[in-house]
Amino acid sequence: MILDGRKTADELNLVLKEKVSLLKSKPRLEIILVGNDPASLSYVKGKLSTTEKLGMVTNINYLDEHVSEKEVYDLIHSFNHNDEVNGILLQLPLPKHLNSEMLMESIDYRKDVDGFHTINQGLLFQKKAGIRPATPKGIMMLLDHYGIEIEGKHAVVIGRSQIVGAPISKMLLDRNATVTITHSKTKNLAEITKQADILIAAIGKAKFVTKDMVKQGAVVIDVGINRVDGKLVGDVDFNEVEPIASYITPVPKGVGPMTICALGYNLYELYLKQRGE
Ligand SMILES: NC(=O)C1=CN([C@@H]2O[C@H](COP(=O)(O)OP(=O)(O)OC[C@H]3O[C@@H](n4cnc5c(N)ncnc54)[C@H](OP(=O)(O)O)[C@@H]3O)[C@@H](O)[C@H]2O)C=CC1
Ligand SMILES: Nc1nc(=O)c2c([nH]1)NC[C@@H]1CN(c3ccc(C(=O)N[C@@H](CCC(=O)O)C(=O)O)cc3)C=[N+]21
Repeated sequence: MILDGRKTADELNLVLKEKVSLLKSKPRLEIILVGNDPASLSYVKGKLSTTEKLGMVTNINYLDEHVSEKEVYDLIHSFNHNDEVNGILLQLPLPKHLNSEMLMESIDYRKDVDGFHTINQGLLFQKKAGIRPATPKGIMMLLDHYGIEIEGKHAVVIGRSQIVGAPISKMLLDRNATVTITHSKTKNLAEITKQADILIAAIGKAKFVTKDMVKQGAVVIDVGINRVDGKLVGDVDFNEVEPIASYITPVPKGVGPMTICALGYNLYELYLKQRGE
């Protein structure tokens, strides 16, 4: 069965829209986009149209690819101190001359809609309330929407990035899955992934996961967004794996729309916290 991220996001967005309509003012997100990478641009535009539909405001700050680090820093600083701004998103990756770690950390963690800030990552790893990274949060929302059981299941995560692999592993662990984290130095990867009841692929390599790596009846979540000959392709070879999976996310219309949905929920949460509601 296909886990329809687009449809699920639409449904959850309706709920959020209702909540947002009850607020005294519109939550506002500032997106900082450096350079004109077409993939980033299309993704940012997607976010823009979704948040606007939900009754929230999104501004995109287009910066030249040669912008200085100080200019980006100053812009973030001004948003940190602007009470009208509820969320700040610095689109990654940044050009090499900019220190993304430093700039991410310069965002006030109370406006960190991505949940990438050290403080928010720390709150996650200490199991305390905080803003959760949007992609893992979106994946959890999708699993829950379809009533997929997590407790006691063996979840195998391919990838250990701060953005996806590490936080999704912790979130699954906190829901009582038994979690195995794998990466580029893992030996006998297929033997491990074949044991997964829930397999999360967050690698960044088109069609990396083939059917010989998947157990019959597994739940397969494909986080990958790869562009091959102008087409979007996931990290899972969908045609091969779909027949043996009990549930599988497609690309597009899988994890992507759920990420944007989770970002909307994060912005709403930030707004409430900032207003003391
Ligand atoms: N749908 C969405 O909303 C989002 C999608 N993405 C997509 O998800 C994918 C992953 O993103 P991200 O986590 O940021 O990527 P990173 O490049 O930061 O991390 C990739 C991970 O995959 C591991 N890896 C690489 N090659 C192999 C291999 N041969 N075998 C096993 N593991 C391997 C790496 O291991 P090691 O640590 O050893 O290097 C690393 O941990 C990308 O396609 C990205 O575009 C990302 C964010 C949001
Ligand atoms: N600070 C920051 N936060 C991010 O969350 C972030 C980021 N930087 N950099 C890039 C990655 C990637 N990412 C995607 C989210 C949604 C889709 C998405 O909705 N994709 C649609 C298709 C869109 C299309 O056709 O281009 C889909 O999968 O159906 C894609 C990619 C968020 N990221």
